[in-house]
Amino acid sequence: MVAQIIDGKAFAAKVRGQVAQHVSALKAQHNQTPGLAVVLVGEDPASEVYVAAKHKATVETGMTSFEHKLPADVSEADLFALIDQLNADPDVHGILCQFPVPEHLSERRVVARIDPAKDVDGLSVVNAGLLASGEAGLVPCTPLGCLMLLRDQVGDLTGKDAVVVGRSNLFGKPMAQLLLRDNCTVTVAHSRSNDLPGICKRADILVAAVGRAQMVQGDWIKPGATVIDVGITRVPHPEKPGKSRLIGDVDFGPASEVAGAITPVPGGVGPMTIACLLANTLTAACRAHGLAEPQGLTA
Ligand SMILES: Nc1nc(=O)c2c([nH]1)NC[C@@H]1CN(c3ccc(C(=O)N[C@@H](CCC(=O)O)C(=O)O)cc3)C=[N+]21
Repeated sequence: MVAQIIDGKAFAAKVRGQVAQHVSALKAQHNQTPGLAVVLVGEDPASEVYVAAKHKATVETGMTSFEHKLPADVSEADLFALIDQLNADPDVHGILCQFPVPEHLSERRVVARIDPAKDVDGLSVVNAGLLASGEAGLVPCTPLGCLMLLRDQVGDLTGKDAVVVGRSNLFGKPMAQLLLRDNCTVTVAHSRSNDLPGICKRADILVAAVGRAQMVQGDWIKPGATVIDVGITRVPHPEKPGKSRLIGDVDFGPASEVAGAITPVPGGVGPMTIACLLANTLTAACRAHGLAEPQGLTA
């Protein structure tokens, strides 16, 4: 079997188009423009690239982008003062602090400082709790993007055996909650699970977020399964010196001979993350103004 390649880039463009339509209606009918503030601490080159991509996508969908760059040695007090100011700003509906932050800061404390209603990363304890309780909060962008791809690819997920490899607060746990909400039978496996290949092999839906390049082998995959690869490891380019390329957590070549459908890296989950950040910002703006939430752009 040769797997269908799931085009995350094209799907993300479609989602961004839907967001843009809602944004223009919001402006025309309610004179409101959703705003996203991105905070970058320090000068990590990879983070600079991501933040620039987020800024571009935000502006392209008609939303306002606020960028705040702080020096790597900024104190927690000064960072919190900025977050407090953004929390209080009615033009800012979403706040994201790019990770990783420098060693002397705590990601957990930074996220806790952001108003949960503006936490468009969906990483706060409040939003994690709302998701676990089946209530409306803001859902982390990468799991939300994977859910959208899965619903589009598979249709109704009810009764499917889903295996999530990885148990992070950022991805694995919220992904498992979303799959459970869509009536999958969910297994959360991780690097210390016994018989990881055997667990994966049971999955109709396999979501790999182990954080180890090409760890999931072709013979770990049930024939016909839908495979979502969340890994992004940057490695030196094999042919072009000085350049890098991205590889996923799945050994793509062999896996694509067994799976029914599979996301590539790059061009799979990554672009969906940014599209869902925009969707979350729109959702937060609609809620802030007491308006109906956009259909199809939330979990
Ligand atoms: N507070 C916070 N929220 C985040 O959501 C967050 C973060 N910090 N820190 C870093 C990670 C990483 N991340 C990605 C977003 C888009 C792509 C993406 O679009 N990737 C493209 C390729 C991009 C390339 O070629 O470099 C793809 O996979 O096709 C990847 C990774 C968001 N992150």
